[in-house]
Amino acid sequence: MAEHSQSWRQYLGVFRYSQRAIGLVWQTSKPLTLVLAGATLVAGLLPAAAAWVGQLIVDGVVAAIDANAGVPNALLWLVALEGGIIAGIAAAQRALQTAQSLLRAQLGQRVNVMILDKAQTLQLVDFEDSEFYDKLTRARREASTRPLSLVNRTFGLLQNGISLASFAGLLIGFSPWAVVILLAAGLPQFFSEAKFSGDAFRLFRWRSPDTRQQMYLETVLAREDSAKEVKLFELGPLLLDRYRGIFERLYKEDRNLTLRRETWGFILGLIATLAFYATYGWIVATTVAGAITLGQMTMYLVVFRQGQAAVSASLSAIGGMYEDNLYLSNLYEYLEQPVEASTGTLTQGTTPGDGLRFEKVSFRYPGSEVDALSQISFHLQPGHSLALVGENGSGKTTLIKLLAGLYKPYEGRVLLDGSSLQDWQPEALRRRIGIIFQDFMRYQLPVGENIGSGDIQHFSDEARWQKAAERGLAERFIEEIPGKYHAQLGRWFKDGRELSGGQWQKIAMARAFMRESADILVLDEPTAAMDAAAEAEIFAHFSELTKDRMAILISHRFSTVRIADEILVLENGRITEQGSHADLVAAGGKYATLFELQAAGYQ
Ligand SMILES: Nc1ncnc2c1ncn2[C@@H]1O[C@H](COP(=O)(O)OP(=O)(O)OP(=O)(O)O)[C@@H](O)[C@H]1O
Repeated sequence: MAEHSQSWRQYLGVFRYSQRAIGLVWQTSKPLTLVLAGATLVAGLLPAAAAWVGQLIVDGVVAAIDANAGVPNALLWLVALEGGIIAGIAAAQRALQTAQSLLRAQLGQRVNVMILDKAQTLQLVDFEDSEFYDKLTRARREASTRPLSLVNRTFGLLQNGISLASFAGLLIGFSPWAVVILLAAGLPQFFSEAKFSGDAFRLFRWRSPDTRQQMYLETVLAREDSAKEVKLFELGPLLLDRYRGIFERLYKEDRNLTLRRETWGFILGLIATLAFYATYGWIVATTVAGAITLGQMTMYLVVFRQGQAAVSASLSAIGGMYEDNLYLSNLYEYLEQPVEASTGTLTQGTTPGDGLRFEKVSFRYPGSEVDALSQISFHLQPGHSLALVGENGSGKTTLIKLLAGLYKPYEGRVLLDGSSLQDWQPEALRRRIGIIFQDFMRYQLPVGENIGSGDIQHFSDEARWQKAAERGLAERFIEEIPGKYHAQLGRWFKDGRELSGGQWQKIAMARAFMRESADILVLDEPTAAMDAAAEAEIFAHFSELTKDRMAILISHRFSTVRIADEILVLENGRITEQGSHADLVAAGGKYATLFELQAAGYQ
């Protein structure tokens, strides 16, 4: 019993989103929501009025035949009135459809913006969490159409409810039992609909990892940046096979559900038909017995049939609302994903000019069993540079991510000017850092905006673009591109041009120099794709470029690393050696060995 009430509560609980959906639609467009409500009311009331007038017409015809005195004018007026009512129903339906399609567009946009807005507030960690990605995928896939569908169904239910009440008002004149039959005959179908809606939703939910994989395969198979490898490695057929495999599995589940749903719908629908014809017989018998007029018989039949349609429409609207609610729960689950709000307020550290300090910092990626960084300590003062050296996976980029505040250490502190990064206001902190990541973005935007994206406050400032480009050594090749800073980059859009790897890197370098106020410059493999001349030029000017700033440099090239004031050698997330190039070479440790190895390679 307790179990029963539990499942009912669960069942009703899912309707909790209806109110929010209506609120959302109301906020999206008040006038359109009002049109929707008004048209619903009109479309709900008019069918009963038409049935009522129909009865008057039939009775009028019978009376006129009996009187044998020609066609009375009143009868023709009634016919005209019924025509008018039918036209009114058509107008109300049109108004409903118009309001719905306008709302659909506006609401879709609104919900998508809500989803994307939320994405901006999330932490990097959230994006690396596959469960979270599933939530995002589910929210984006369906939820933008569901709020309107829920509102349409709510109004549809209202419309049918109004019709039904008016039909019942007429039908009760015949027999209250007819009203009971009308309502009861639809129930089995309703329960089956509700059950299958729930099944469909659970299927949808289980599937989101599959759906995400499908989306990923679509991207790999149809995007310009993967086309080269997919073609040369002949990955196409294999990936396409996987894509088909997923579809076929999903389709099989869908087909089974659809077949079960429709079969049960048909069987239970028969009950409704049976009820209709039983009542039909009853009404006919009553008419023949002379208890009701021919006009009344016509009216009751129309009312009963339309009433039945209204019952089944209402019940399937409720089933649909149940389904919409389940889908909306996805949207709100995503939108309500807790966001750890930053509590930092500092725009200045407690000891300005102290620079950057790592104090026994340890960090582990979520889901990982080993520390990516462990017990890292160093101090970098303004005007100094630091290089990070270490094998692949030793933790260099992770250290940068902590420094930029993208992740938080689980142990130890990162301090800027004497204050923990967590106490800094995130915007103030970001303004201090200019960064180029190893996997920097290649935005499908014009050259200038690609550079300008490094400092959103000066996004369109052409003079700054040029200055930054000059520092990033991008100026020379940009001058040769037709359209220069306004040339579109990438292949996605018309007249876009693709750059070489090194040219892109120069753009990224320029981007890092956009933040003129930034006094921490982080360069993660900044010259890996550049030619030797460009690299030499960058490093010849390195001290000038980083004057009065703190520079952090990651590179596998020792020729680059050696220019730094201090070098940290990382191994499995720990600092194993620390000092200037000369110190480390003299110490004869791992750094010295690797340096000699590389130097020998160049001879
Ligand atoms: N987002 C992530 N989630 C989980 N583990 C990660 C993530 N990024 C990196 N790691 C792991 O953390 C360790 C350190 O990676 P990191 O990227 O900092 O290395 P790196 O020194 O920059 O390497 P490389 O020289 O190849 O750029 C590696 O073992 C890597 O597998």
